[in-house]
Amino acid sequence: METKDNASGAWRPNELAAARQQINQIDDQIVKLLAQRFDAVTKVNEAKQSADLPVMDQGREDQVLDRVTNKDPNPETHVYMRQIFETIMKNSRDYQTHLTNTDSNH
Ligand SMILES: O=C(O)C(=O)C[C@]1(C(=O)O)C=C[C@@H](O)C=C1
Repeated sequence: METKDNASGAWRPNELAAARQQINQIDDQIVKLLAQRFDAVTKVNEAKQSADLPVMDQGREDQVLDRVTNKDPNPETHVYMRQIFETIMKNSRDYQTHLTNTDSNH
């Protein structure tokens, strides 16, 4: 994205607002996609419960982390991308534990 700073190097308020609006739009997409991911997680959880498999699968998590990190075009943000997906999967595991605890079949 092009820089929009003035002579003193500070961003103009309208440019700040525009950049924040762009972030809001991206956040909206992220929420939609994460909702879809949580939905897919419920299906994985059902399959794992039927097969009596544990929620945690470190091998799969390592695979996910390597896969998504390699998709990030900016090497400088790889470490942050990795941390974001570690957090996503931690919450996925917490959600699965919640699903198991509230499962009407147990
Ligand atoms: O793939 C699985 O087995 C899942 O439970 C999904 C998921 C994920 O959110 O990607 C979550 C927990 C596991 O440790 C691995 C991956």
